[in-house]
Amino acid sequence: MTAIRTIEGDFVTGQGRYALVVGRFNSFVVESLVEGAVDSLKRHGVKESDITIVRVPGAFEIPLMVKKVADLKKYDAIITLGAVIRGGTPHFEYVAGECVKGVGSVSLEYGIPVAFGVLTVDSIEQAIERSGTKAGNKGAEAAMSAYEMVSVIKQLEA
Ligand SMILES: Nc1c(NC[C@H](O)[C@H](O)[C@H](O)CO)[nH]c(=O)[nH]c1=O
Ligand SMILES: CC(=O)[C@@H](O)COP(=O)(O)O
Repeated sequence: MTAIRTIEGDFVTGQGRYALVVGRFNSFVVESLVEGAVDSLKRHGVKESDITIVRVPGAFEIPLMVKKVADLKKYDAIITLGAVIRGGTPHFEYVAGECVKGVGSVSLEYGIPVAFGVLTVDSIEQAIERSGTKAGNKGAEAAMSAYEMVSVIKQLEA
């Protein structure tokens, strides 16, 4: 009987070229997400010269920049980082909604892994908890998701 072939991410084949598209808004937490993402990639063997950081004003601008970056066909994966923190108006819904919709759309349109590391939280405390304190670092998690996808795709296409 032919053995079942299983493809899953490993800690070797995820090396590649990564672009981080970063919304600067709420930079006091976003920069911790960037630090977590870069640290995770480097700990898994990604060279600093293979990491590019592109900063945009806020989460609403992330999808267009992800499309521009994907258009270059120079990267194996894109990691989006930002922090959308609910305020006193419905603005949160529109910014967060357009960001996640646009990011997912570009990923499918270009066939490139785009990890979603944009915090969508109700308070500054929640943002701080998810950017390197008691609830982990969503930037690091997004980077590892991208790394795993690069690894799986490379193995699938080998
Ligand atoms: N309130 C937040 C924003 N708002 C700014 C928008 O992202 C955008 O830059 C502006 O509407 C101009 O087009 N952005 C975040 O990333 N996080 C927020 O909490
Ligand atoms: C996510 C936002 O746009 C939000 O931070 C803006 O705050 P507000 O809704 O009070 O204007």
